[in-house]
Amino acid sequence: MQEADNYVIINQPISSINLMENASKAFCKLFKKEVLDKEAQLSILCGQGNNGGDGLAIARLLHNDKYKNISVYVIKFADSQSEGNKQNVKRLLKLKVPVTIVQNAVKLKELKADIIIDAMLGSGLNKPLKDDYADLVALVNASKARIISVDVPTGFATEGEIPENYNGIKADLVISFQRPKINFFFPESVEAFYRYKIVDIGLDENFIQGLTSNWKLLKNADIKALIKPRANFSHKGTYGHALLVAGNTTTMGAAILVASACLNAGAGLTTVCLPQSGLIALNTTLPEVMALPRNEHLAIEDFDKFNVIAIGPGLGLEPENEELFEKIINLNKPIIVDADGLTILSKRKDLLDKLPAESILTPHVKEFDRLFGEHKNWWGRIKTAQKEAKERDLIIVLKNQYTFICLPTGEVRINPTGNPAIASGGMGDVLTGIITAFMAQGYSSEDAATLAVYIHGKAGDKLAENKFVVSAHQVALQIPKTMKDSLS
Ligand SMILES: NC(=O)C1=CN([C@@H]2O[C@H](COP(=O)(O)OP(=O)(O)OC[C@H]3O[C@@H](n4cnc5c(N)ncnc54)[C@H](OP(=O)(O)O)[C@@H]3O)[C@@H](O)[C@H]2O)[C@@H](O)CC1
Ligand SMILES: Nc1ncnc2c1ncn2[C@@H]1O[C@H](COP(=O)(O)OP(=O)(O)O)[C@@H](O)[C@H]1O
Repeated sequence: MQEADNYVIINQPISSINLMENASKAFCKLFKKEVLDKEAQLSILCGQGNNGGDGLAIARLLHNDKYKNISVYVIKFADSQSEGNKQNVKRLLKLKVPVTIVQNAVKLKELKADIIIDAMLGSGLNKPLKDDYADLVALVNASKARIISVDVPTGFATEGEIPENYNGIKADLVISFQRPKINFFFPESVEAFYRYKIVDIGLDENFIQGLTSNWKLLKNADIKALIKPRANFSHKGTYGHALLVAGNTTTMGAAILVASACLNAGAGLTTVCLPQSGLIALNTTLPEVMALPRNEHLAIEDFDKFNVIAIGPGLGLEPENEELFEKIINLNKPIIVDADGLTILSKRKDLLDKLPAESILTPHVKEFDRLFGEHKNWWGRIKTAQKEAKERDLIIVLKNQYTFICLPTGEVRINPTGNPAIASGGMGDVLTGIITAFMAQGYSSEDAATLAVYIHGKAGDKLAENKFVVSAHQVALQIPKTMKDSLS
C-alpha cells in the first residue's frame, strides 16, 4: 500500500500532504455517520508520523464541522516527526483546539472522553510496543471511551505474525484507507478491533491492481469474469459427470448434502459412491442423482466414466475406504479431498505425496494442522499452505470466516463472502459439492475452487439477510440463484 501511496504522489498531481488531507476527509465523512453527537468529548491521540498527521488533520476537519469538544494529544516519546505531521501541526495551531504534548504515559492517566480517535501509529509500525507506548496503549484500552482507529489500530502489524500477547489498541472500529490490510483477515485480529470499514482516498486503482502481490482479495467482478454461461445446444454431457465418494451409516447426510450442492452448482450428471444402506435416502431426497454402491469389488474401470472425483464427506475411516482412496489417486487425475479424505491423508503421508497435480484439498484449521503440523498463528499457517501448494502442485482451500485459496503459483486469494450465520455442520460438504460441480464443467482447479468458495459464501450472505442461522442445505439450494445474480 505504501508503494501505491508513492505512485499517486509521483504520477498524479497530488502531493503527500494532499493525500493525507484526502485520507483525513474520507475518515471524517464516515466518522460523521458513526458519531452523530457533536457535543461528544473527542480525544484525538496523534503520533509523530503520517498516521499522527492524519489525526491532526482530522482534528481540524472535525472542528470545522462543528464538533465542539475536541482535545488533541500529541504523543512525543521520540524526536522524529514526518513532514506531513509538521505541516498539520501548523495548520491545527491556527485554530482554537486545545493541544497537549504527552511526553510520558502517566500524563494521560486522567483522560476523559466519550470517543478516542487513535492516530498514534499506523502502517509504519516497525517494532513491538514497549515502555511508554505500551503503557499508554494499556491506559487507553482501559478507558471506557469508544475507540476509533485511523487506518490501523496502534500496535497492530498490517502483515506478519500477530503475537499471542497482542498489546496494541483494541478498537471498536477501524476506518482504514483504500484497502483492508492482510492481517485484518486473520482470526487473531479479533483482539485488535471489532469491525473495520474501508474508505477510498483516491489512490490509483489501476496501479494497485498492477502491483505484483501474492495476495488477492476476491471481488464480484473477478467471479463474473470467471463464470461461463450455459451455451445454446448444450446438454447434460456438456457439463460433465461428477462422482462423490461420501457417506457412511451415521453420516449419510454428508453424502446427500455434497450431492445436492453438486447438482445445484450445475454438474451435468452427479453420482454418489455410498454404502448400500444409503440408497433409499439418496433416491428419495435427490431423485436426479445416481448411485454407485460402495463395496470392495469396485475396480479402477468403474471410475472411467467420471471426469472428476471428490472424496471424503462423511466417508468414515474404515480400511476399505483407504484402499478405495488409493485406487482413485492412482487414476492420476485431479481430485477434491475433504473431511475424512483429509484425515486419511494425515495418517497416510505416502498418499499425500502421490496426490495428482492440481488436486484440491479443503481443510478447516484442525484438518490443516493435522496434515501439515501445528501452527501457533494464522500467518505461519498461510506461509505453510503457500509452500505446500507450490511444492506439491496443489490448490489448498484453507477454510475459515475468510477462506484462503492457496495456489501453486504462491498466490493467495482471500474470499470476503460468508458470515457467522453459516457456521454450522455440513457447510463444508456443500462447498466440496460446488467445487466438484465446477471441475466437472471443465473449469480449471484454481478457477473451480475460487468460484465455489465465493459463490458458497455469497449464497450464505444472501440467506443471512433475513435469517439468523442458515443451514447447509439451504445454501445448496440457493446456489443457482446466486450464480445467476453474480452474472449481472
Ligand atoms: N504515505 C502517505 O502519503 C499516506 C499515509 N497515510 C497515513 O500514514 C500512515 C503511515 O505513516 P508512516 O509511514 O509515517 O508511519 P506511522 O504509522 O505514522 O508510524 C511511524 C512512526 O512511528 C514510529 N514507530 C514505529 N513503530 C513504533 C513502535 N513500536 N513504538 C514507537 N514508535 C514506533 C516511527 O518511529 P521510528 O521507528 O522512525 O523511530 C515513526 O515515527 C498510514 O497508516 C496512514 O494513516 C495517509 O495519510 C494516506 C497518505
Ligand atoms: N463465520 C463464518 N463466516 C464465513 N464462513 C464460514 C463461517 N463459519 C464457517 N464458514 C464456512 O463454512 C464451511 C465449514 O466447513 P467445515 O468446517 O468443513 O464444515 P463441515 O465439516 O461441517 O461440513 C467453510 O466453507 C467455512 O468457510
